[in-house]
Amino acid sequence: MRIGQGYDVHAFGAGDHVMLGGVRIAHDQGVLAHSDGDVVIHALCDALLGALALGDIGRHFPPSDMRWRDADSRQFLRAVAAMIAERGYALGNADVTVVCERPKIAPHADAMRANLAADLGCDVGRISIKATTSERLGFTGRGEGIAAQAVALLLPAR
Ligand SMILES: Nc1ccn([C@@H]2O[C@H](COP(=O)(O)O)[C@@H](O)[C@H]2O)c(=O)n1
Ligand SMILES: C[C@@]1(CO)OP(=O)(O)OP(=O)(O)OC[C@H]1O
Repeated sequence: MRIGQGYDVHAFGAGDHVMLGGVRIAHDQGVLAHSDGDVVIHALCDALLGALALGDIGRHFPPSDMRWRDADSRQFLRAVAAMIAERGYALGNADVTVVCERPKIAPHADAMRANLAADLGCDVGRISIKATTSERLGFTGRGEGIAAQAVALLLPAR
């Protein structure tokens, strides 16, 4: 059994949507990022890579690599899923918390869970998405950016 945790932040910038858990959410701002800036998937990838002691997302998909410019972050998660399977593990469960004042996450949580479960090849019941504001405190509270934290447990595949 192996456990990992991940954390990611992106600043808000010009735009009309954010990508979270592979779901496009209409918003009055976008995020500044090399890829699509999906903090849910980036934090989850880091949790899974951490559980495997394989470094972090930037090691596998460097921001200096133009292949990842505006990339759909779901491809990172599918690549990490392959690494998990190659090493003889399967996802036990994963739990992600999104921190932002806006947008509202709850109406989109089940769609995110379905995307993540599809990419990881697991039952949706193994994936949890939660959200909280930071009560207007700090950079998330001022609406300057969005953060996500994730934990993941890997189990031997059989
Ligand atoms: N961006 C967010 C933030 C919160 N929620 C939901 O609202 C609940 C209350 O948030 P508090 O920060 O006041 O505790 C929270 O439990 C979430 O269900 C959300 O959907 N999107
Ligand atoms: C996702 C990657 C891809 O180059 O870039 P960003 O979208 O900037 O995201 P971040 O979480 O800052 O860094 C990780 C990178 O792997």
